[in-house]
Amino acid sequence: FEPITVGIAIGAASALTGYLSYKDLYCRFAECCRSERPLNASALKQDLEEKLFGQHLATEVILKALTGFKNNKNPKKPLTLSLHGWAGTGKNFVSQIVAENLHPKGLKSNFVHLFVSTLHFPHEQHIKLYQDQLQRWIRGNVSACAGSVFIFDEMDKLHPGVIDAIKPFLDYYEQIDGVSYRKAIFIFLSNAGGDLITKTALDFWRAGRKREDIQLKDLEAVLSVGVFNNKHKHVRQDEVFSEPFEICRTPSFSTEDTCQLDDQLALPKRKYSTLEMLAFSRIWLFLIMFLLGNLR
Ligand SMILES: Nc1ncnc2c1ncn2[C@@H]1O[C@H](COP(=O)(O)OP(=O)(O)OP(=O)(O)O)[C@@H](O)[C@H]1O
Repeated sequence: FEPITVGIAIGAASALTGYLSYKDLYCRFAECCRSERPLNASALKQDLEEKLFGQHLATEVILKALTGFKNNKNPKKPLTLSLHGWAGTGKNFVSQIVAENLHPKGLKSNFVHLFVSTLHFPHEQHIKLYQDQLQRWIRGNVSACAGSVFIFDEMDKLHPGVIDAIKPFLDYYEQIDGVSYRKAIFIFLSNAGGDLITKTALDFWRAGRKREDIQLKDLEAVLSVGVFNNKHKHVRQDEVFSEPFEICRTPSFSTEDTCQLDDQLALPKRKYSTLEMLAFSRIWLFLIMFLLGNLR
């Protein structure tokens, strides 16, 4: 062996080992992004099954979407999930579970960003400022961590102008100004359409069918008419998600449950029996999931 070549090889090998162990060591004490780390699907499944009450469809769909997305080394789009339901039905809770399974520190992670419409974007006259700040925030954070997670709560109260600022990041672009958004995850939470799901769930109950019998297709027509084509809503979600999408909704209520009636519940204007009211007051109304990524 030639001494110089051997020397260079040994040098390169030790530099690489040093770098790797330094990174390992660093990540023991500081949070690292690790976008490429595969998702622990069984841990997510266990979390959803044990913590999320009665969400058979949500559990199934979230698992499928996330594992498909994370196993895809070259997604064509970021993953976009949209969860709908009444207040207190578990949308933030699910987002938290998802976030923790992607970044162990969950909502406290530097790579998970939660926006609340009424808190972060309250003033209509500042839309331009919000658009600019939000775009810079997303760009900066995805540059730092490709697998960043962005959660937008109260989407139904979000000004369409702010939604316009998010739209470009959800599309098929390979890069925008040198940054790829394809590994990012956007989660939208909204109360829109809750009443329609309640009604569908109630119809099932009246027909003597179990809530677990409700399938994704049962709500598709109702939702597409009621939510996506509702021109009177502040935010028309079909404007955001104009691509073909897969809709999933997950009524998660078990009839054995004895949840209290929520005053805010806007049930259809008909007199219901106490049993009906109790049974449907806290239904986790539905989950709509838009799989904009290249999922299998
Ligand atoms: N399906 C559920 N399974 C288990 N716990 C739930 C469920 N739904 C709600 N909870 C509990 O209720 C709390 C409040 O729910 P959460 O904040 O997630 O509701 P939300 O749908 O996001 O409400 P909002 O529309 O007001 O933001 C959760 O932190 C959780 O403890």
